[in-house]
Order: sequence, then C-alpha cells, then structure tokens
Amino acid sequence: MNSHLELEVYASENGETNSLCEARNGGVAEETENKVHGAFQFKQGCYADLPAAKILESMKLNSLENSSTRSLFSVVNKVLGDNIERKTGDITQCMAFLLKKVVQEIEQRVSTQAEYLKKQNNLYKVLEEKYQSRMRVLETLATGTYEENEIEKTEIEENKKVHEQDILRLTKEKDHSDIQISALKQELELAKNTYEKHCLQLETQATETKMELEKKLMELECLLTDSRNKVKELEVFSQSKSLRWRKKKHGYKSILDSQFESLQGLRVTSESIKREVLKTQRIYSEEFHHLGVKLKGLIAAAENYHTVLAENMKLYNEVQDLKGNIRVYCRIRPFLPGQSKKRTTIEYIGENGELVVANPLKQGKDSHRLFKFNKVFGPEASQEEVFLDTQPLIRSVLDGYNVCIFAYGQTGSGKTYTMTGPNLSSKGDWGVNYRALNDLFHISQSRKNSIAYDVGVQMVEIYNEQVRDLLSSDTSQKRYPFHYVLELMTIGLMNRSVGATALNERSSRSHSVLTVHVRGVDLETDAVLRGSLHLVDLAGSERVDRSEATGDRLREAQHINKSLSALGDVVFALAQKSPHVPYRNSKITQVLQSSLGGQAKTLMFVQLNPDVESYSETISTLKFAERVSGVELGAAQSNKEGRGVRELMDQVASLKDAVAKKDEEIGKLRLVKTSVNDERQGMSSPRHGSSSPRRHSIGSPRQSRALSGGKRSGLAEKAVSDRDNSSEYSDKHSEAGSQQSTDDFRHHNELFQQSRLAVADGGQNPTEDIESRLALVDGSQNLTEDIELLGFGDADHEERLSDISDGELSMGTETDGSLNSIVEFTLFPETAKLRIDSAEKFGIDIIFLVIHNGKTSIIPFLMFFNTAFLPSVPAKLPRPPQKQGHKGSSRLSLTSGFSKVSSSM
Ligand SMILES: Nc1ncnc2c1ncn2[C@@H]1O[C@H](COP(=O)(O)OP(=O)(O)OP(=O)(O)O)[C@@H](O)[C@H]1O
Repeated sequence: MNSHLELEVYASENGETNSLCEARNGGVAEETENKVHGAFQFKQGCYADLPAAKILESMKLNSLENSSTRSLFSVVNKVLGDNIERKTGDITQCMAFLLKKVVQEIEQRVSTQAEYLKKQNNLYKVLEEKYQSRMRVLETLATGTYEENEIEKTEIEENKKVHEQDILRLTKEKDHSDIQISALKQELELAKNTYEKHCLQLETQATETKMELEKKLMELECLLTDSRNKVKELEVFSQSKSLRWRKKKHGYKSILDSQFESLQGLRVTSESIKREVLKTQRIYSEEFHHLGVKLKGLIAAAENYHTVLAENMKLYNEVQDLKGNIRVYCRIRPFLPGQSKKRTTIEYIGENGELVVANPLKQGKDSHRLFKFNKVFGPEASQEEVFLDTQPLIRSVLDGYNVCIFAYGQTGSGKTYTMTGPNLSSKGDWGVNYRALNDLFHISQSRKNSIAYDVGVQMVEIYNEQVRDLLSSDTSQKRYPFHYVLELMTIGLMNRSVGATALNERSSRSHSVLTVHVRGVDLETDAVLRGSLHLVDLAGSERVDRSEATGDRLREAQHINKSLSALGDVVFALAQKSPHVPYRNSKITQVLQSSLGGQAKTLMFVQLNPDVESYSETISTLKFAERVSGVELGAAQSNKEGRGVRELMDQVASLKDAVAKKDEEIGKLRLVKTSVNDERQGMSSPRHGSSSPRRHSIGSPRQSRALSGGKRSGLAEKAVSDRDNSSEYSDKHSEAGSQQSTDDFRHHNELFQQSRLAVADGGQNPTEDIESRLALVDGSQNLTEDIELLGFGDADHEERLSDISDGELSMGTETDGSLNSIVEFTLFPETAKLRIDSAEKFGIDIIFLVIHNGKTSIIPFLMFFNTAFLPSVPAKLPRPPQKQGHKGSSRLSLTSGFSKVSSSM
C-alpha cells in the first residue's frame, strides 16, 4: 500500500499522468518504485538510526523535490519522534525550518494529488457521459439491427465492465488517497501542534522580553518625567530670568533714552565746542606759524650746536691734553679660532669710548657696568685703525715730546698683538711698535731739508726684576738702515722671554721696553729738540690657578704680578695726587716714572679678553684703567732749545766758571784770614768749625755729622737733606721697608752728585772739591745753588734718581748739556762696556758718563740712523753741564742774570 502511494506521489510529482495507466500493470509499478528508491537513497527505517542533523544534511543533499512523500513523512516522524524521546520540548530552529519545508512539500503534493484526482473524476465523468451517449446511440442502433445491436451490446457491456472496473479501482485509489490525505493531515496536525508549541514558547519568551522592555520603558518614562520636570523648572527659571532681563531692558532703555537726551545736549555742546576748536585752531595755526618762524632759528641754532659739540669735544680733548691726563684706549680681543661658541662679557661698545660689560652670573640692572675711556676698539678693529688713533701722539715725538705707550691687560688678552703684531712678515699685521718706527723714519726723511733727525733705538726686557738688554752691544755700535732696525727689533723680540701657559701658548714672561730717542736740529735756527718714545709691552697679569703655572713659570708670574701691583700703587698715588709716589718698588715703575709722573704724553692700551670666564680679570683690568685715565700729569712740554738759549747756556757756564774761580779766590783769602784769626784765638776755639755762614746755613745735625767725620761728602749729605725736604721725597722715610731703600737712595744720590761734580771739574776728586767749596763759598750761596749752577735742578735730579736701578748705577750726559736722554739709559748697565773710542770711531757726538762699581766711564749713544745729519765731530769729554731752558726758572734763579734768561724763555 505504502509503496503504491509512493509511486503515485512520485508520478504526480513528475507530472507523468500517462504513467497512471501504465501503473496498472504491477510490474511497471514495482519498477517505478525501485527507481524512486534509487533516486532517494533513504528508505523508511534508515532514518531511525540517523540523527536529525544528519537527516537534514542528507535532505539538503538529495533535495526535497526528489524525495518520495513517504520518505518525507518518515523524516517528519523521525524528527518529531526524536524530539519526543529527548523530551526537550524544543525544536531547533533548523529542525523547525526543515519540518516546515517538509510539511509545505507534503501539503503541496497533497493538493496536487487532490487536484489530480479531481481532474480524473471529471475525466471519468466525461467518459461516463460519453459512454452513456454511446450507449444511447447504441440502444438506438439496437433498435435498428438486433444483431449488430447484440454485438455492440456485448462490446459495450465489456467496455462497461472495464470501465466499471476502472471506476472501482479509481474509487479504491481515491479512498486510499483519502486515507493517505487524512493520515497526512493528522501528521500535519501533529507537526502543527509541535510548531504551535514552539511558537508558544517563543511567544512566552517574547512576552518575557516584552515585560522587560516594558519595565525599561517604565524606567525611561520615569526618566522622561524627571526630565520634563527639570525642563519645567528650567522653563520657570528662564521665564523669571527673561522677566528680569525684560526689566533690565526697560531700565537700559530708559537709561539709553536719558543718555540719548544728554547726547543731544552734548551734540549741541560739541557743536559749540567745534566752533570753539576751529577758532582755537585758527589761533593755534597762527601761533604755529609764529613758532615755525622761531623754530627755524632754533634749527639753525641746533645745527650750530653740533658744531659747538664737536668744538666742545675738541676743547675737552685739549683740556685733557693740558691737564695731561693719561689717555686710555681699550681694545677687545676677538675670540680665537675654536672659541666661537663662547659667550662674551662685552655688551656694548660706544663710539665715544663707552663700554658696557655684563656679569654672566647676575641678572638685571646690577649685572651691567659702564666704563668710559678715550676710545674703545672692538674685536674687529684692525691694526691700522688702532695705529691711526695713536699716530698723532707718536708724531709729536718728532716735535720734542716724550711719549709713552704701554699695553696693559691679563695674560693672553692681546698686548703683544697690539704692540708687536702677530706676523711681522705681513705689513698689515704690524703692531704699534713697527708702525711707529716706520712712521718716525718716514717723517724724519720727509723733513730732512728743514730738520736733521737722529733716531736711536734700544730694547730691554725686565725679567724677574732684572733688566736685560735685548739688542746686543755689538749690534748697537753700527749704523743701520730702517729695514735693518726692524730686523734687529725682530731679533730683540725673539730674545724676549716667552713660555707656554694654559692661557696663552706664547705668553710673554717679561715686560718689554722699546725706546726710541729722537734728536732733531733745525737747520735754519739751530734749535735742538729731543723726544723719546717708550713702547712698553707689559707682561700679563695672571691668576696662577688659571694659568696653571708651576716652577719657573710660577716664579715669573709672581714677579709679574708683584710688579703690576707696584704699577697699580703708583697709579693710585698719582690719581690721589699723593705727595709720595712709590716708583721705586719695581723696575717697571722706575722705567715708566718719567712717563707716568713727568711731562710726557702717555697712552695706555687696556687689553680685554671677552670670554665670560675672564669676567673678574676684565673688571679689575677696567677698574685699573679707569684709575689710570684719572691721572693728571700736567701739560706735556716739548724739549726744544733755541740757538739763543744754547748761547745763554754757554754764557751761564762760563759765568759759572768765573764765579767758581772767584769763589776759589775768596775761599783762599778766607782761609788765610781764618788762619790768622786762629793764630790769634788759638786752635781750641769752639767758633772754629762754625765760623762759616755756609755751614750754618746747612744747619742740620746730619749734615754736621757728615761734615765732621763720615766718609760721605758734605755735599752729598746736603743733597740728601734737600731731597728729604722736597715734597716728592718727603715720605721716603715712611715707605714700607724703607730703611734699606733710603740708604740705597742716599747712596745713589751721593754717587750721582759726585758724578756730576766730576763732570764739572774734569775728573778732579769731587769730594775734595766739595769740601773746599763748603769751606770757601760765601754764605749767600748755599749748596743747592751750587748744584743748580752745575745744571742739576730738582726735577731732573729726582727723575734721574728714581730711574737709577737698585743694583747698578749708570748715568750719562750729552756733550751739549742736555740731560734728557740720560734718564733713558740709566737702566742699561750693559752699555757701560762701550768706550769713548767706539764713539769716536763712529762719529757719535752724544756720550754717556757711566759710573759703574765706583768707576767712571763714557759710553756712546746706542745706535744712530739718518747718518747724513750726524755731525762728524769726535766725541769729547763733557763740557760743563748745562740745564735745559724749559725746566729753568727755579734752577736759574740764583743770579739776576739767570733770572732774566729764565723769563725770556
Ligand atoms: N686683535 C686681535 N685679533 C686677532 N687675534 C688676536 C688679537 N689680539 C690677540 N690675539 C691673539 O690672542 C692670542 C694672545 O695674544 P697675545 O699673546 O698678544 O696676548 P698677551 O696679552 O700679550 O699675552 P701675555 O701677557 O701672556 O704675553 C694670540 O694668539 C694672538 O694672536
């Protein structure tokens, strides 16, 4: 039965209606069933062992359309059966979907079957009707021919039987289909129930979810209510606010209205003011016009003002010159290669000598310090620029002035660079020394038709407080052209003591002094002028912790620092106008004495290292420079002597000789007179030693002591006494550690006096001479006058004495009586070796008298250039020394005749 149904289903599924007829034959039906089973692999019962998932997979593989209805039912049953067995109550979504599909398929097949059956019924009905009509026809025919009718009747009955059988079979089939349909319907119902159950479950779930959602909705509604409440509150608040704003608006409006009203009033007022302003403007423009006219005058005055300013500056400089202030030029060294990233302490360099230095450790106003000097050269300043500002000063040497230029600054700050220059083979690099010499030679050449100049050069260094001659004596005996002088200078510089320190690879370990002496003779007037130029490169002050000096370097540094500190003391004393200036505390202050305290023009280069690490040294250097710039030396004076003066000097000398002879005669007469008196009064008379008014005039106990028996000459003692009384030397006694130096000083003073007298009297024993003079000279002429008569005035004397070194003493004078150059050579004891014969040999007319270790010798001037103007007279023993005219009034006040000379100069 089932297999038959399957066959039908299969046939209907494939729409093969004709196969129904064939199906009547059992063989065909069986074949078809096999075919179906072949197409659908699974038979009923196979599913019992397979899990639903497997079934599903198989179903998918074989597709529902190709499955038999029976198999489909088995599937449904299996699924449902499984489900019931497991009692889970749940049908998975997939199974539900499968069931749905199967049910749909079955329903579709059932409906197709029903349709098919309906069609068959209709067909049968049509066939019945057709047969019945045939029967009727046949019956009609039967009535026609019996036989035919009988045959036909049989046929018809047979056909009828077949048909009836068919109808029976079909009816049976229909019943069967009905049964099947009802079974299917039952199954469907079952499936539907299951499905409904599932749906119920889903609904329950949905209800639960809905409940949850409702709960949430409630909550949200609560929130919404809250928010609404808040909104309401806000609305109330905003309403109250807007009410207030409205009120304010009203208030403002009323204010605006009132202001508008007042504005109207103001407008009216402004109109009137405008009118007033216009009126005032008119008045102003008129006044401006007047002002313009006046301003023009002012502009003209302002233009003049600049001229006046320039004039003022010039006048100021002139006043400075008159006061003789030491000029201070500041030069800032650039950073050396490899120091480019260093910070500088130099904040500002003004055009008029202003310099602002910044302290790297401080902030704000206090971190800056302003200094003012005559000129400040920045790091970019060239050697030429520096020299151009120095040139006028140097040139004045040729006009008979004494000039001193010295460079001061910490070690490595560029002193040697400024004074000598880094590279002597390149002219552009030449420092002040070379340029100055070059300039002096050129100018002396250009003036050779009017003035004959002799130029001498000497170079010494002060190393560890010892003076060393850097140019050897041999070379100094020859005459050289300028280029050779430069070479000599280079040799001299090479001889200078240098050493490497942490702060400077080639640090100068000594003070170097280059001295240029110029003597010019005016070819027309015979006037002689003398100038000297000191070019001093001081050794650099150094902090030994920074320079890392040890051993020799340390000793050098100590000497350097000590001598610079002595220089500081001298400057301090000069700036304070102190009565005592401690020149004698170091060699360098002795050398510079005439430049710092005399009538010289002095310029100091203060050198700075801009590095912040050198800030403290920079400040102390600048403070020192400030003090130096405050030193007033008094107006510089030119050393000129006219022909008239020299003639007068000669007259003075001969008069002095005559007076000396007279004195001698008077002395002899007095001696005779005294011896006569002594004879009368007896040798023991206490009046014997004091009868001479000269001795009374000397009067000091020391002098008396010296005269009564000491080894020293009375004249020397008197000179010391005079020095002690003079302002400059009055405090020698109070000088620290002064006993020794005072003794030295007395000793040198004595030697000095002796040497002068020796010169005056052609080598006669000075002590004897002085003793005899003291005994014979009339009371109206004291010893000081004697000295002055001999040409040694106070100022010269002091200068020379202070220039005399502690260890050795040498001094000299020129044959023409000028003492100016002597001072310069007192420091060079080596020159004492030179003899008068060498002077004669070279035609030098200037010689120096040297007293060395108590012996007197004569040396020539060191070197001469410009030989064309050298007089070829041989060196002579000195004429009686004569004083320079310009220093004269106090020294020449002895006699009325001399006073006249003094006033005429
Ligand atoms: N204006 C400058 N332009 C370029 N280089 C400079 C300048 N001034 C100095 N220097 C360089 O700085 C270095 C130190 O200079 P210098 O030897 O002249 O110093 P110093 O003050 O003489 O030192 P010390 O006291 O140790 O002898 C040198 O290498 C020098 O060439």
